[in-house]
Amino acid sequence: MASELPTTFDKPVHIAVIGGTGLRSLPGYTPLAVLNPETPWGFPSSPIHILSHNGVPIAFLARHGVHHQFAPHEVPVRANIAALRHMGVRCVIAFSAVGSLQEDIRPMDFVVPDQIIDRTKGIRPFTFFEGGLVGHVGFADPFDHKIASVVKECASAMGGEGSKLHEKGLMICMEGPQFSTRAESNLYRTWGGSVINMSALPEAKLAREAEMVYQMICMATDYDCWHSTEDVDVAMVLEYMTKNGENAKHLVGAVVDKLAREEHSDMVLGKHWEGETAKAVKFMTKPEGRSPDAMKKVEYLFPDFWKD
Ligand SMILES: CSC[C@H]1O[C@H](OP(=O)(O)O)[C@H](O)[C@@H]1O
Ligand SMILES: Nc1ncnc2[nH]cnc12
Repeated sequence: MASELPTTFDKPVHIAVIGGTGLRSLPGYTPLAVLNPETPWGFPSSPIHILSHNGVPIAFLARHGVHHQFAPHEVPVRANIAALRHMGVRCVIAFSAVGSLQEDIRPMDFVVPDQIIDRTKGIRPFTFFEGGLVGHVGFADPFDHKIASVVKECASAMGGEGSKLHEKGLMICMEGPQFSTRAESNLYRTWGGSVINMSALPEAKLAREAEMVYQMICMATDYDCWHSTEDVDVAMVLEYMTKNGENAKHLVGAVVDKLAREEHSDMVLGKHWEGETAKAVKFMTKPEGRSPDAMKKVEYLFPDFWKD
């Protein structure tokens, strides 16, 4: 029972899994602790479960809350990313239930996207740097190709009847919570879209600002509304997510086993992103213009940020 678990954990946790629709827990892993830290941006969407996989601790967070009570635009994404970063996480594997925009991406297939088009509507808080501090981090490649390679190497762990892992794809992240119109769905297909969801952004942007290695793994649940089959609805998504859950669990196990290897230690610690945010922020707002409150919030993410 979660309530009997320790509420603190004093060993480093570098890897996190964010579960989305239909993936509110990771059964089969040994629970070690459950944490609920308050961040300068509020509480995360769910308590963070520390689980052990073959001796490696991983953090698990349910994006939409324990009861799926947060709509995509209500998810406290800044608190989620900040809480994970603050506890030592540098490497995030984020799962998402997605609609397929391509015939060959069938429900139950997985996709490791490499690009995103932002179709959110500017109503979600999307940066850590505001209110007296400006930062512009690079986002040309929204996902991390290093961890993407590891995920692809683990494709055989999925083992589900005929489900395939597609090694790249263009994700459309829409606003929601309503699904797309048929015209929108067809438009995204002309753009070359592979899959569509409502949750990749601002999660991927905030993870980049926090210098974290971030890769989303998409699990197809439907053909949205462009296909000759039935239009997407919630029942369809949940039915396929029940089937996708097993594959997700196997894939996580294989990915964490690989990440635990010595050869990946720098990548898991996000060494290749270190210092990028400092460059993006410190060169912008001159010291005289910086708000003490905004500076303090940044220290929650990067304790030594202002030391030099
Ligand atoms: C219930 S379908 C729409 C919902 O499903 C996806 O959630 P997540 O990405 O968290 O798995 C999609 O993004 C929408 O939030
Ligand atoms: N068709 C769809 N559109 C947006 N998000 C989704 N998540 C699952 N299916 C989806």
